[in-house]
Amino acid sequence: MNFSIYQMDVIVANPDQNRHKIANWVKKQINHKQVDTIVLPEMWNTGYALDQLEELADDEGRQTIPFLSELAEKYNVNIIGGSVANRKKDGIFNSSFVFNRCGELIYQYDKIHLVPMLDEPKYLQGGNVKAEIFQLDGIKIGLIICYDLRFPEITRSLALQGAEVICVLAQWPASRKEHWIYLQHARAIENQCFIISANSSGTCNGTAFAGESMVIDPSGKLVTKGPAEQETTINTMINLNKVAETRQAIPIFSSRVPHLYGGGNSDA
Ligand SMILES: O=C(O)CCC(=O)C(=O)O
Repeated sequence: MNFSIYQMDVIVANPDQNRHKIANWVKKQINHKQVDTIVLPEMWNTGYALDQLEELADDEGRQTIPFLSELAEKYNVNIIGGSVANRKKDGIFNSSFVFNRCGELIYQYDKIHLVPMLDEPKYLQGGNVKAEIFQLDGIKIGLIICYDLRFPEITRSLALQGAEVICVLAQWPASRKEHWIYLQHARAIENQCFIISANSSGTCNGTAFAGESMVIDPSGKLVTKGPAEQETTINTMINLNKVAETRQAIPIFSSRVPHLYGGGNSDA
């Protein structure tokens, strides 16, 4: 599967311009390369304009869903749609939407873990539905959003459901770049799956984002990554055989003893 990752410099507090930017970028990718699946970063509609979300958030995905669905269908491409600030009846959530090549919405997820250091709990509601895997072109994929990366339980749960690829959609700050890098390697190694991340670049209200969106293989090896702090596109093709090979070479899923430390049954 060929992935095209948008390490996007999100325009703060301007959903219309960000949609325009994404539409142009998708068109450019499709015209130049064979792309199966597009991956976008976190909160690309508003950026981290948290104190303006009341005014700027989407409503029940009414702007985001048709926008991404039409792009997916028009260009016959899967879209892992990053996330957007999204108002529902219980408040504003950080919601991700996934579309297949026919433009069908096949999965949605609300970021579960809210970031205290950014005051997210003041402005956002945490998701209250379990993260599940979904399939695109027959590949089992899971996704998490930014701060979720710090909680190994959620990626382990996706791996136990059979995820071969876990996408990390983020606006991770440059000030904690080491954590961004090491945690992704750890999640790949411990779950023996590909990690594909889309981080943002640029700044918001004085916070610089880390960039360095990356692809890590199931053995923890870096396949490719973007530059720090600069908008870019990362194109990569992943070989899914690597997942089975790695799980066969070091069979951690059959070595687990979950009754001694918790955790679910394994489909991996
Ligand atoms: O955990 C971190 O250090 C950063 C998390 C974050 O920026 C986010 O979830 O948006």
